[in-house]
Amino acid sequence: MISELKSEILHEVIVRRPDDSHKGTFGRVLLIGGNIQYGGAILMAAGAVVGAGAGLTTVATDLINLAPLHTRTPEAMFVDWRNNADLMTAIANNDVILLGPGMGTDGFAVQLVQQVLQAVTENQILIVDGSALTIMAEQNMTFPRDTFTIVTPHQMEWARLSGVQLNYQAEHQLNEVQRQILNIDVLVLKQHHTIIYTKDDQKQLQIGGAYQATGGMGDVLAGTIAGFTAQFKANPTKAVQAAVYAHSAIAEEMAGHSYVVKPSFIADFLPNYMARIQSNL
Ligand SMILES: NC(=O)C1=CN([C@@H]2O[C@H](COP(=O)(O)OP(=O)(O)OC[C@H]3O[C@@H](n4cnc5c(N)ncnc54)[C@H](OP(=O)(O)O)[C@@H]3O)[C@@H](O)[C@H]2O)[C@@H](O)CC1
Ligand SMILES: Nc1ncnc2c1ncn2[C@@H]1O[C@H](COP(=O)(O)OP(=O)(O)O)[C@@H](O)[C@H]1O
Ligand SMILES: [Mg+2]
Repeated sequence: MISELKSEILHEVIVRRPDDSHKGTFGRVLLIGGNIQYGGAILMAAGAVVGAGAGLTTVATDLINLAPLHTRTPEAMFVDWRNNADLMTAIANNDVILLGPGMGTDGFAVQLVQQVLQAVTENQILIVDGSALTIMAEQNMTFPRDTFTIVTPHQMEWARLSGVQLNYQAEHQLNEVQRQILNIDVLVLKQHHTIIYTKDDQKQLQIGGAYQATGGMGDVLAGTIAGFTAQFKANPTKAVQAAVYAHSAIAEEMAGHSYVVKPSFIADFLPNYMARIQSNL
């Protein structure tokens, strides 16, 4: 049975930070993506990871994105994704790996996805989004067995991955079966009123709207999920649910005065929104 994802999830997940803490307490996130064509995607995702409160954020991307990354989000560290030794070290040193926003689907990207899928371990969380999903579908790659895996496809990416065409995706049971076959821990099937499938339940978002239908909206969602799962470690599934809810709740709030909501505005507004949730305002 599918149930409504309610605002209570925010208060369950977004709790007061312990005084006795430091940046390491709130998790390390590595983002991998952003080729020459789609650099904006990884920049928006990185802004969201930092805004969502991850302790340390590193971006492995094309060298061309270094200056814009540091101009927009100087809190983030940089790895040249063609420097394989640095990339492998970064994969080993991070708690959460977000793979795919703006990655493209060329031969280099395919090889990168293969490497990451092989390198992640059981102590890490893997989030797969965007181009990485298209690559995995095209190359028939499988999700790692021992790593907690969160997958965030839009409906076409899910069609490529699962073979379930768009017209049939409303059959919730079918999506659940596919999720299990593909060995995905949390499936965030993005659409108007996104559905989150987990082992135990299916929850549907009832907020958000067409003001979110703009490029980069999913990249910011992926970054928010990465920041929440890194920081709120007690329950990664609930952290995903809270991230999905907060992302659309902020958009809905902005839609009161914005015809279209810029994804990067959501990333920038996350700290303010989270403070208000924590204070019950
Ligand atoms: N600023 C940047 O750098 C940005 C970079 N980006 C990066 O670009 C990469 C490619 O990702 P992508 O999503 O743009 O392309 P793709 O995977 O081919 O899907 C589009 C096809 O699917 C179809 N479609 C059907 N249903 C759909 C649905 N519910 N939601 C969406 N699409 C739906 C759709 O149909 P149509 O629009 O023709 O009706 C079309 O045929 C990826 O890495 C991403 O991160 C973007 O984030 C944008 C900002
Ligand atoms: N009409 C809509 N109503 C509600 N949410 C929407 C609507 N259109 C798009 N979205 C949301 O925007 C995001 C789009 O993700 P995605 O297609 O991956 O964007 P991108 O790859 O351009 O960043 C998803 O979270 C989706 O739920
Ligand atoms: Mg996307």
